[in-house]
Amino acid sequence: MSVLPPVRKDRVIPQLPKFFNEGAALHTEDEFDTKVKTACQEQRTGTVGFKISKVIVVGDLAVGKTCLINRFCKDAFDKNYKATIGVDFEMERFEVLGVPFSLQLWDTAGQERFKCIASTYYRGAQAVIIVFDLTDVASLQHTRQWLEDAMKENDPTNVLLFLVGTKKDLSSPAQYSLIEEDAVKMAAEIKAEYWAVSSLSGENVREFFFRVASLTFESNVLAELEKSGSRRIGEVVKINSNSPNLYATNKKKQNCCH
Ligand SMILES: Nc1nc2c(ncn2[C@@H]2O[C@H](COP(=O)(O)OP(=O)(O)OP(=O)(O)O)[C@@H](O)[C@H]2O)c(=O)[nH]1
Ligand SMILES: [Mg+2]
Repeated sequence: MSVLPPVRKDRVIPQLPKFFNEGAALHTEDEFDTKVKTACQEQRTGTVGFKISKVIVVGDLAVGKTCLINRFCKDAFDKNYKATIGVDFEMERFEVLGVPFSLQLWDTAGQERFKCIASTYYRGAQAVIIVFDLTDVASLQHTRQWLEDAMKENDPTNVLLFLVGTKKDLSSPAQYSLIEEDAVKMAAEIKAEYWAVSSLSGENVREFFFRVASLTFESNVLAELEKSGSRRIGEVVKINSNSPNLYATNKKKQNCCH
């Protein structure tokens, strides 16, 4: 029988980490949702503690996706560029509000010739991290296309989006505030949470991934509570469909499969 080692002390999240920019946050609450806190205290988090949530990291070539993941997962930084070929992944185990929670971080290739392989791994993501280089405005403009590609494989209503500017160490405060303005606008437009980080110095890297883990955990627990709520005996089961004719909807779905 294999027993997992305890979660590392520096992966324990006892409270909701703060957003980076109030104007571009997924939410601005100070604490986890009360329902989530109560469920964790009462150990009513269902299967969340056994689940592995998939997170994909996309963006132009050489913007710093691999370095971002390596800084967090291995506390390492390589100044030499080695293109990711296809995909790579890292597992990270956390403990959020006392509940174990795992993220599978998928590092994808930004180079056009590898994009086709990488995109086959986009499916089933619970969070999408779109990365751009704070010193390269074109990479920010391209984030819209990366989002579109990632969403072809995912259900937009179930995915948390993050927009991350890297290489903060390379831009002067004046340059930074210029691009930040555009990045915050973009984040608001695509409903993503904005962060600016440096994998070289490590600035904001841990804070960012803690926020990703926490918000993904929170949405998982809320979904689990909703599911168990609708299963309760005696309660009316709410069926989420816009169609007044459920039979027709089902039939349509069946036809799609053939
Ligand atoms: N100064 C500085 N350089 C960085 C930072 N992050 C990445 N780099 C450099 O940028 C280059 C590209 O980084 P990668 O992480 O390999 O880029 P990538 O987005 O994974 O590229 P692909 O795998 O081709 O898509 C490397 O030379 C890194 O050393 C940072 O925060 N600061
Ligand atoms: Mg890479």
